[in-house]
Amino acid sequence: MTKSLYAIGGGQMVEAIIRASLKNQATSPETTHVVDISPDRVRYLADTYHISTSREFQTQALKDSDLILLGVRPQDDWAGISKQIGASGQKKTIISIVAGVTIEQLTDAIGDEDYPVVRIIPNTLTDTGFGVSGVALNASARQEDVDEFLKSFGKVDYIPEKQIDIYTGYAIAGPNYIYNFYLALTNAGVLGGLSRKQANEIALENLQGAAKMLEITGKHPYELLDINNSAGGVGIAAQHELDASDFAAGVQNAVLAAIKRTTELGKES
Ligand SMILES: NC(=O)C1=CN([C@@H]2O[C@H](COP(=O)(O)OP(=O)(O)OC[C@H]3O[C@@H](n4cnc5c(N)ncnc54)[C@H](O)[C@@H]3O)[C@@H](O)[C@H]2O)C=CC1
Ligand SMILES: O=C(O)[C@@H]1CCC=N1
Repeated sequence: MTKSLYAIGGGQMVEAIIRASLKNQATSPETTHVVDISPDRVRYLADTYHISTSREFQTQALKDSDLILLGVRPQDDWAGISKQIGASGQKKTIISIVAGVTIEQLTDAIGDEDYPVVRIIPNTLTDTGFGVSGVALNASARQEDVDEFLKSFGKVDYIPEKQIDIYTGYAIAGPNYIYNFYLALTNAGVLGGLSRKQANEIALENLQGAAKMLEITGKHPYELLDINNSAGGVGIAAQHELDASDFAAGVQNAVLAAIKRTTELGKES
């Protein structure tokens, strides 16, 4: 069933969520309202998605909504906004996408420890049908109230809140690691003498094909490498260089840095 939505902070991520949820008819333009302090943003969102927007908190729009989407950054005034929501006297489920900010921090700011809060770290592949969002609920929130809306912008994994920061650094920042790998690989193709276009097409084909091989065979990557690396051949020569480099540790350190930064953001805000 279509939900009416009151979103606060109409930036990149909220726009991606709104675009997908409108497309999948989990929300409708007539019952979506976005508040953003930026005049350019509210104009752009209203013109593009034909939704209602405002630069200030709108108690009536909040009252008319089924769900509240909190989409500002951890550095923004999420605490002040939460306080306003608490003061409105309305008890609509809040879905917070604010990285690092805990359910307890939110209910403290709202001033009601029993306020229904869903903390989600949304995937950034909302337009593709791929990507998993990690979701944690407090005892007052009900999965059935949010499930359809959340699934309109990706797959959903309900997890304990203590896993959310790991999820953020590993799963949600996940496409970034792939983009970096793609960039490194395509540059190698160009370095070897292929055109940029050829290098891009081949890498994209291989990325998708390799992902499919992992999925359909269920084999461990070591087994697939064993098939591809002939004795004394080409693949094993490349493997030797990769094994001697800090490739694996570099990727792992990047993920650990992202997890650490998520935790820091929650503490700083
Ligand atoms: N961009 C991404 O890939 C992901 C972002 N997130 C989370 O989503 C949230 C938003 O991130 P982005 O969309 O990238 O940031 P953004 O900077 O594009 O969006 C934030 C928006 O909030 C508005 N804003 C700031 N203070 C406000 C206030 N007091 N009232 C109303 N609007 C206000 C800003 O004008 C801006 O349009 C962050 O908390 C981030 O951790 C989570 C997962 C992925
Ligand atoms: O970089 C960020 O802060 C957001 C949260 C996780 C991915 N993107």
